[in-house]
Amino acid sequence: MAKTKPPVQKNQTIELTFEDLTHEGDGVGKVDGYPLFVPYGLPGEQAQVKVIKVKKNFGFGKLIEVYKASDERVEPPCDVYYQCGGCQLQHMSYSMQLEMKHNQVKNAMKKVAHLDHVPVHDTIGMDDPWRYRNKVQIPVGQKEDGQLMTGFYQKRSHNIIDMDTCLIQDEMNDRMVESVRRIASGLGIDAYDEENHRGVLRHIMVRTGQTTKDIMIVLVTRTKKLPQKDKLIDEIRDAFPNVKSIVHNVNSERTNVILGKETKVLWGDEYIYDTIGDVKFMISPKSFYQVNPTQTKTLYDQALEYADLRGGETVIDAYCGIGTISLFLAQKAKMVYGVEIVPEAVTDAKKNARLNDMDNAEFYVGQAEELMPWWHNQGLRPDVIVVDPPRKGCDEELLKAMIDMELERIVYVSCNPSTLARDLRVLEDGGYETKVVQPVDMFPQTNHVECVTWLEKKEK
Ligand SMILES: C[S@@+](CC[C@H](N)C(=O)[O-])C[C@H]1O[C@@H](n2cnc3c(N)ncnc32)[C@H](O)[C@@H]1O
Repeated sequence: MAKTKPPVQKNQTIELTFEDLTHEGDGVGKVDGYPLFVPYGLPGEQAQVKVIKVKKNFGFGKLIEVYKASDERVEPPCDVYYQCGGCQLQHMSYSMQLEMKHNQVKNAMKKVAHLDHVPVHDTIGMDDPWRYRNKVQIPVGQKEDGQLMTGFYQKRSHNIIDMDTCLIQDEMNDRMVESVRRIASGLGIDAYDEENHRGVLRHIMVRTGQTTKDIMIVLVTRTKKLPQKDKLIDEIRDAFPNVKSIVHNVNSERTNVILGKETKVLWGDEYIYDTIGDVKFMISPKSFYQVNPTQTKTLYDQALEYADLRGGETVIDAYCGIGTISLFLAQKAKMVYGVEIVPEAVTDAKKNARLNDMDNAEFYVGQAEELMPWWHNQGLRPDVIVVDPPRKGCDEELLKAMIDMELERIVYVSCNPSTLARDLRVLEDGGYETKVVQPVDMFPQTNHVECVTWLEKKEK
């Protein structure tokens, strides 16, 4: 129990033993019962810590020196790991990362959903947990000598860390960023200066198709005009003949949002392609497409297994994006209805259905929470519903509609264990039983975890 006056003071240096981890991956140690959260501390370790923030019931510290290191501590392979905000777990062995994610889901089931008995399987990890990302969006800055630099922002700031490689990116993305930066630098194109809202090149974005090796480059500028456009295109094409698409996106706003409204193809195709299993997808600059294609296949296979389709079922895929899960399900179902709020994504989903000659998948623009009750009133009786909501979880109205529909099965794909657990509690109270939760590591080296959950209607 925390005392009224915290037992530590700001700037004090103390010795601390870590007992646990937060779900962000920070070490937790206690001084007279008062918890201190310290990034990069691991359970079992003894360390010197500087107290940097003191609140009434908990505080934050900075790791100064580890006296006794955990066997799970590893040397982070990335040179800028401790400055960059992108990864949080590189100092932890991969087996510990998987265990931490499993515990995070188990805790959420216990504390938020009050489902202590529900089996939470071990996290499915990757054989090689590096170089998995198929998309990079990297800010561009300018060095004092005028040359361009690219790198992610330093933690809690907008200072760009000058870096040549990001070890969770596909190697091709790294090489493309490096080349485009060099070419743009050589042509005298200025970087965007965020503070004064001047300059040109804001971000370089690269998307790759894992199976097709297609490459899309998106140059995001503040200005409508892209200086040296033709030379830039020629030099990129000369350097990388397998580039399929070069796109210009204009973002003139003072904003943290990367892509602006205006997108124009400068050269090549509007789309690149990729496949997940046997299904082919077209991906445009703005499409939501999972960033780890290897684990996406694992995730979708699991969703398909839990959906237990035999060929005669009607399925709804709520929050369907560009139809990725829907088309995966359509391989085994009689009919799939997808609903998605972003009109462009629905257009892509329809194109993806045609691309795969699938005429048993239909897509609708709308809010899942509005369309679902409407479908129910219209007499649509799905056998299975798959939901894959954003981090905030399912809308209350959607949960209510699923309860009213008395479905045989629900498959819940989630990127946030807390909101998943909150929604499972509602569904449990509404007549469903959570059978199993399967965590999948879609984002190794970071503290994010994805889950697939299978629910069934309770016997009355
Ligand atoms: C986590 S993504 C899942 C996309 C897709 N299932 C996939 O795996 O690629 C969530 C999607 O839900 C959409 N969305 C957000 N709120 C929504 C709502 N109220 N109704 C329908 N779709 C929504 C987002 O635009 C996004 O495409």
